[in-house]
Amino acid sequence: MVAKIYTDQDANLDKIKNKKIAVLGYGSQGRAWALNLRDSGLNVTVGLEREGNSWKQAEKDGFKPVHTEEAVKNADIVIFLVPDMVQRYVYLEKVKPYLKEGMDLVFAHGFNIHYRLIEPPKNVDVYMVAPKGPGPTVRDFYTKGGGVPSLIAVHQDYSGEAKEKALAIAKGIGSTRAGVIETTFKEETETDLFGEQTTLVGGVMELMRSAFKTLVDLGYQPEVAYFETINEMKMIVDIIYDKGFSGMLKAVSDTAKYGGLTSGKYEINEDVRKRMLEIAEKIRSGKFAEEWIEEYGRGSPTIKEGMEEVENSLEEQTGRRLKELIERGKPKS
Ligand SMILES: NC(=O)C1=CN([C@@H]2O[C@H](COP(=O)(O)OP(=O)(O)OC[C@H]3O[C@@H](n4cnc5c(N)ncnc54)[C@H](O)[C@@H]3O)[C@@H](O)[C@H]2O)C=CC1
Ligand SMILES: CC(=O)[C@](C)(O)C(=O)O
Ligand SMILES: [Mg+2]
Ligand SMILES: [Mg+2]
Repeated sequence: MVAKIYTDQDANLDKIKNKKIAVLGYGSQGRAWALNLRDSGLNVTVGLEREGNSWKQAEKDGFKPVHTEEAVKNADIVIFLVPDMVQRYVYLEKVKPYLKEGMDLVFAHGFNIHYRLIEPPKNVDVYMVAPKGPGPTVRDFYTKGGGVPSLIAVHQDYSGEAKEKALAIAKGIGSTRAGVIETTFKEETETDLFGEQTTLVGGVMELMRSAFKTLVDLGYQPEVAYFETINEMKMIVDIIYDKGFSGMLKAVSDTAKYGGLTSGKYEINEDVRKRMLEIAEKIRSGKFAEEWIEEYGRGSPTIKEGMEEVENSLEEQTGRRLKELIERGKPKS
């Protein structure tokens, strides 16, 4: 079956026009959602834990942020845009005590509901609008008249209107300008984690780093390796984004076509797919969630070490050295 695609005419902002929306968190997604929803004419309050950097940024953007409980007490719709590992605490300490019948709890990713870290009472709506793109892009596309596609899902429909409201939020952040597809919390959570681990974040980065290291270990200049295995990736991905794989294949030389079509399959083989399946199983069984919660509980040492290793790597040093050159070459309009 082909998925139904919802666009602007399938979504009605009136469903949430008179509701008070609390956006909790002002980071990557929080800032984008708060600004887009406000620009779409909706009533947005930013709720934050502390008067720190996010608070200052929200004020700079013309919001009057309030503390989380205050935002929640006055809200009809509460949107969780604090980090996944913080949502359970925020729910238990700052949302649950002030829950009112008929309130809406909205998520941008299904993690906390799917893995049962948050278990809301029966008399509220629980739904999701999950942008399939980074927060700054959600804002950038919206201001330029476009939108990043989103998935919507309904976990609990107390009002009977949860799906309409999810579509309205999706419209408010610009997603229906592109298109929105309905999913479940389970499907969104598992595919989102799989995507960021195997491809978007983990896979692409390590593929590029492995190719870079192979060339440098063979004695080639790091700058040449950087241009080849890291910098040019954007240009190739941009063509895939516009014209698909076949469009990309048409844009490269026949030599690259032949080499790519043969060596690509040799490199990314059955063994790699077996590992992808293992990663999917770890996500589906809940083992990855367990491991991540444990890591977070220990102060995220693996993230700290990993970030440091990346920042100090030869490829990053080379990238920093080439930064000026790369900036000079960027299109000017
Ligand atoms: N980053 C992205 O582009 C995407 C994120 N999502 C989802 O959106 C939700 C929000 O994620 P991000 O925007 O990445 O979060 P983030 O890490 O950028 O934002 C954090 C916000 O929460 C606040 N915060 C951080 N630590 C806190 C703590 N201990 N207690 C209270 N507040 C704290 C920060 O001050 C900031 O305002 C998550 O559910 C994530 O999975 C979904 C799609 C893409
Ligand atoms: C940006 C996005 O969609 C990710 C990779 O899933 C995330 O930041 O969690
Ligand atoms: Mg994600
Ligand atoms: Mg994602």
